[in-house]
Amino acid sequence: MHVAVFAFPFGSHALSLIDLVLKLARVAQETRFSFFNTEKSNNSIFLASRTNLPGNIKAYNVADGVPLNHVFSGHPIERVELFIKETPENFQTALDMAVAETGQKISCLLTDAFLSFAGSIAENLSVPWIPVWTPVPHSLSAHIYTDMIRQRYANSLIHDGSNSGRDGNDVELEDQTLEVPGLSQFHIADLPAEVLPRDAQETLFSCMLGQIRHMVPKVDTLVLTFYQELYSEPHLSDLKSKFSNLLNVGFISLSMPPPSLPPSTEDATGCLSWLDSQKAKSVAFISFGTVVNIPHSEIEELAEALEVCRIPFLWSLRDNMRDCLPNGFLDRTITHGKVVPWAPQIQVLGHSSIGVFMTHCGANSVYESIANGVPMICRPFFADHKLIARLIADDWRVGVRIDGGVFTKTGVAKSLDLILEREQGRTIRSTVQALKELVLKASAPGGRATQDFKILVEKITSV
Ligand SMILES: O=c1ccn([C@@H]2O[C@H](COP(=O)(O)OP(=O)(O)O[C@H]3O[C@H](CO)[C@@H](O)[C@H](O)[C@H]3O)[C@@H](O)[C@H]2O)c(=O)[nH]1
Repeated sequence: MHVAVFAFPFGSHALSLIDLVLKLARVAQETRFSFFNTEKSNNSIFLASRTNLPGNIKAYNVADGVPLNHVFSGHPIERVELFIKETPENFQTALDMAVAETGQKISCLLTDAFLSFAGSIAENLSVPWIPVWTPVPHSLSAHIYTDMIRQRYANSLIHDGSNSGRDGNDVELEDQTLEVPGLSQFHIADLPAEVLPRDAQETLFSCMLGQIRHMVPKVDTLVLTFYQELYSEPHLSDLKSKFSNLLNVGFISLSMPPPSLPPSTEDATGCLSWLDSQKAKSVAFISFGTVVNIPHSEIEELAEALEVCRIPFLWSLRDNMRDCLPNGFLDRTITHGKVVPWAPQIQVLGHSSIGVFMTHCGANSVYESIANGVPMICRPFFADHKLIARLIADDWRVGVRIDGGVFTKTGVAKSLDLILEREQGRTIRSTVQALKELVLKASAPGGRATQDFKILVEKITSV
């Protein structure tokens, strides 16, 4: 068997996919996995210390669409747009090369579900297409029901006598819950921008995401790095009614030994030894994933709160944002704080000294926090972050949203006090511990996530 894997090379998508492929390749040793991704992303996920890569995985570079001598404008999704412009030809070219090089036809396409063009490639090759959805399944449903959501939103605008799309009435409208199968706990304001475009700005990226809903009739098996146990019943039933094999294989980082991935496993910045010297459940860990740029004013507010509260903190802050810290902050907090450009997050969250995680609500960060039973303080920014923050605060009840939606000195202090000192914080901690036990059980031998993973292995090895 020769499985072609197509990665979406932005955010932590490719990382989630390679972790799944690593786990598959270790079990399906007779199957060849060709991993197609841009050179830049391949370089970062196949760093030198992934020494024990199974021999049945090989990475191939696909063109990233960036013209020679291109000068970037600084627009946050410029790279994404250039890459999408280059698809699907870049993947097709690399795929042909891999087939020629190995002399082995493709037997199955396992791809990031964002890359919906893979459906046509699989059809042309007459092989199954198995998309993998790495964000939370709730954002998948929001994409599946985009037409219904837009229609209802438009009707509500008419009903409210508003046609501007962005006036006083909209504030209330945004607070309305979604009357959409499986998503009734969410509010309109939680939706990713491309589902309900408020300023009607179409990009290649939003068009690509707009295609996701068309995969429903074409796909038989869908893989999610999620747990059956974490859905609400109506949501799970609704998705199961759409895909005959809905495989919830669990958080990959939990069900396998930590991938041999620097920098996540290397402690170059000394975080773990610093944590060793802190009291149990006392430290606030702060990290905002790989894409978010926090507004400078919020970095200042957050820093001021950390300085005043004197709560021990470990802050993963990219070097280009360090200049936004108040003057002298690092010196004044040296006794109780540590700021690093990158932390071994999975191990940090697993450390007994961590009391709370301040997060942007990226899916992987949240999965890692749940897997380690750590309560969260949420400051969602874009994409699926607000959906996830709603799940954390109102559904799973394993954290709180930051007061007022943005970091302010008083809001940060209040949330830290609530989680670390108050009764409500203790309740949240025991709830997240219970959730941790639930996912550990599902990932153990015989657990539901383990069973779904086995089905996936059978599917790709027997096509
Ligand atoms: O100092 C750090 C900071 C981050 N990480 C790792 O980086 C990953 C970050 O992933 P995630 O929390 O998902 O954040 P993003 O990279 O920002 O996530 C993108 O991809 C996610 C999954 O599709 C989406 O939920 C988000 O909206 C999108 O921004 C996690 O595995 C972290 O452990 C570290 O190891 N060390």
